[in-house]
Amino acid sequence: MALLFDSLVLNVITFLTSVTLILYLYFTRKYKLWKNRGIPYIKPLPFVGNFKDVVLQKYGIGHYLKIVYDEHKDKPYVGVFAFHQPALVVHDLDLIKSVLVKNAQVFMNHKFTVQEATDPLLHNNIFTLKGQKWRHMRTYLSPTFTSGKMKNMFYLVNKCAKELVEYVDKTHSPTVHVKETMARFTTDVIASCALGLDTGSLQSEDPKFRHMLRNVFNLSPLKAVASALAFFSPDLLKILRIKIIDDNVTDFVRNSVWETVEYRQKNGIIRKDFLDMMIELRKKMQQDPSSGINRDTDRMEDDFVAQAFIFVTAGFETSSSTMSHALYELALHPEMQHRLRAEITNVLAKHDQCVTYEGIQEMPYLDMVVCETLRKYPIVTFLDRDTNTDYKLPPPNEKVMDATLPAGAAVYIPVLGIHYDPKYYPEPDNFDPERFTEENKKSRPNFSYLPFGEGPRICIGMRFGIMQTKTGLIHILSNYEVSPAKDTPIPLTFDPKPFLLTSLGTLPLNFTKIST
Ligand code: HEM
Repeated sequence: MALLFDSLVLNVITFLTSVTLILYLYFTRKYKLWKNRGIPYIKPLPFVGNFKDVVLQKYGIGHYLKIVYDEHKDKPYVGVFAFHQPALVVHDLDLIKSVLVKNAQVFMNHKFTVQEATDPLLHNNIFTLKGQKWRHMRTYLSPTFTSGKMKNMFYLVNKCAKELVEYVDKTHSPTVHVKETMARFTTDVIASCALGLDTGSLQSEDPKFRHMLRNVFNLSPLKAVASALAFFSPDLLKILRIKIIDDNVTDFVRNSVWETVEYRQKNGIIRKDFLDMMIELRKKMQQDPSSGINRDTDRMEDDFVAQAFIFVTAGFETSSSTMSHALYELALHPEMQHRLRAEITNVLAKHDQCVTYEGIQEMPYLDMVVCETLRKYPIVTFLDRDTNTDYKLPPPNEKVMDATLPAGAAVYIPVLGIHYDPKYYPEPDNFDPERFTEENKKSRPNFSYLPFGEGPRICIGMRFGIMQTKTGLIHILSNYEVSPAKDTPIPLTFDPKPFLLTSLGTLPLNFTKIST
């Protein structure tokens, strides 16, 4: 019996050792790549490569890339390993321009990849689509985001901003939790514009749709790892088959979109919002054999729903966090808040006390405040690209004349690192909207400001994001004086888990009604 037990233990040990050895060899097989090519690199650890602290959730990805940038910014780029995959962190602004714009055909795709079987709406949306499919979708969707279309939708955004003020009015406490409040505002805006839904997040105590979206972003540790793998090691995610978006969220979005489409078609309703435009696009896509879009009906329907899904997910938290960060900085800098309110008051006086699309364009200081907010708090802290074909890099130093980036390597652009480089932004921890006067903007090199990315993959919803952020801020600041509350965290600290820059805990600020 003891002999049998010993042999069983021996077999288990042999098996585990072999598996560990195979995994070790698999994970480390490319670890010599940068060294062999003479490219400066950071020494990897087995299995995790250079991402130990990201896996242990000590830092978010953008913060980790900032550390790499800070330590190696004397080099134009540095090689790292995202688990077993080689990746290049690019520091040099000319090379960033080559990646994002000049040679965008080589770097057309995001590395981010999920499987259609596990996450259909994440797989089929424009952010994740690759190659020709992405190109077609981008061409189809771009006319949806022109300034004319923004102007048409402004009335929906403005309506929600008025409800935002009513909501704060009803909070019979001077302390407002701005993160949650701004998220309710942008949730209502985006649900209204992208899904045609009146979600009432600013009216209900316990809004269902807000809960649903919160689930998309409040990732469990397992889902946080899965979404990191989607960026850094999609092939590993494919093997592990972890779902990032819960089925109930996918079903809810699918059902909401189809119910609204049907209702509008039956009742001839036109709202000039994203959904209307997408209904038109869907007809065109169905008729266009060259669209590259799935022609099998069910899957094509998901192609359509997936775009509504990405508008909702990419469109609400990015803007609500930007609003929260702007209000936070304005609370800490009353002189800036005062100057901004004076600008808003003047422009509103010229427009019959109404917030208008045209009036917003007449507020340069508001623009400077929003730009500086996105400099100090870039919600998307890094950009990623995949390398389609081998790419010749400029030599990293005089000793290496021929450095080639291999096809399949990821390229990361450390936006947070660049936005905090004192070479471009002296005293980067200071909030200073003056950095964004026309003159100061011109004095900085191109590609040193990347909150919306750049090139053909630049954020398609940039105009909409800016419009909803500014509209909400105007309504709040013309009604309330904002100041730090007893529990306002100073400085802010950031949650290492989510992919988007998110401060830890709640963000309470005091709102004092301005008497008119
Ligand atoms: C303050 C608000 C926002 C910020 C900071 C932001 C930032 C970004 C960034 C950095 C990217 C990646 C760009 C690149 O890789 O070069 C992106 C892509 C994207 N954003 Fe935004 N975004 C915002 C608002 C919005 C809104 C309101 C929408 C939709 C209504 C939206 C939809 C998208 C989509 C669909 C993509 C993928 C585009 C593509 O790959 O072709 N974003 N965004």
